[in-house]
Amino acid sequence: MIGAKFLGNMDSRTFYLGNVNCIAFRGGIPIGRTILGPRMPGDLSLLEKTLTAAQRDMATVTKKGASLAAAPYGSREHRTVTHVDDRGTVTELFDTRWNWHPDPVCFAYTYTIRQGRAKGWGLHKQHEDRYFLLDGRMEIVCYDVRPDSPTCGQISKIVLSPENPRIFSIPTFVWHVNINIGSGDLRVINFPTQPYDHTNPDKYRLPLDTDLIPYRLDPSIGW
Ligand SMILES: Cc1cn([C@H]2C[C@H](O)[C@@H](COP(=O)(O)OP(=O)(O)O[C@H]3O[C@@H](C)C(=O)[C@@H](O)[C@H]3O)O2)c(=O)[nH]c1=O
Repeated sequence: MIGAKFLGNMDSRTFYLGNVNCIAFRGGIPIGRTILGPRMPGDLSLLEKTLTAAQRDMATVTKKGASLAAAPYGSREHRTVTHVDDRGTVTELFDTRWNWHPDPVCFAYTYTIRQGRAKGWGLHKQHEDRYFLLDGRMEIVCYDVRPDSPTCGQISKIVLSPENPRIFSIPTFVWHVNINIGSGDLRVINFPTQPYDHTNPDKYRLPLDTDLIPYRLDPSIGW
């Protein structure tokens, strides 16, 4: 080690600073090599170098814990609570008294998505989806194409998970894809704002790899 000198013990490690390189020791055993060298005038310290390159976090939640991530304009949510006792749990799914959405419950169904699979891109012209995740984890990617919407042209990503029980609505004319990001099948209950029209479904589709939506998805994971 050229020009090494003993810097003293730090955190039970022993550093030797060399003109060419520094080998860190722990208890006299070499544990790593780093190039430190003597600090020249104008040299930035490691602290200055790393902090100069670092990016500071932006605000992401309000003081009450609500996400600041932009969801499609007009989407709504109501967070609920999972009550736990020694027998199991209770989680309320929908209550018109919450006043979270102007439309009452008129129809409901549940759907599943297998692990690693996705459903979408889908869009509805006449009804909103109102999802409540029952099992698993789901990422909803939305693409707003409403010309008058403040979030027109925006991609939004919303994650539904058991840790954050809530009902979440997707406005009409917003393309969305539901992706299973969990480690098993997911299950969602949907309370759409209109009953399903079996003869003329209010459902429009684009392939997962469409160029019309600025979000890349592997088309093999679903439709
Ligand atoms: C939605 C729905 C489908 N079906 C039938 C139609 C079809 O044969 C079969 C599967 O329907 P779908 O392919 O529309 O199911 P799916 O693709 O799972 O539809 C869901 O996809 C996600 C992305 C959404 O956005 C939801 O609103 C819903 O459209 O189930 C009903 O009988 N009732 C219903 O309410």
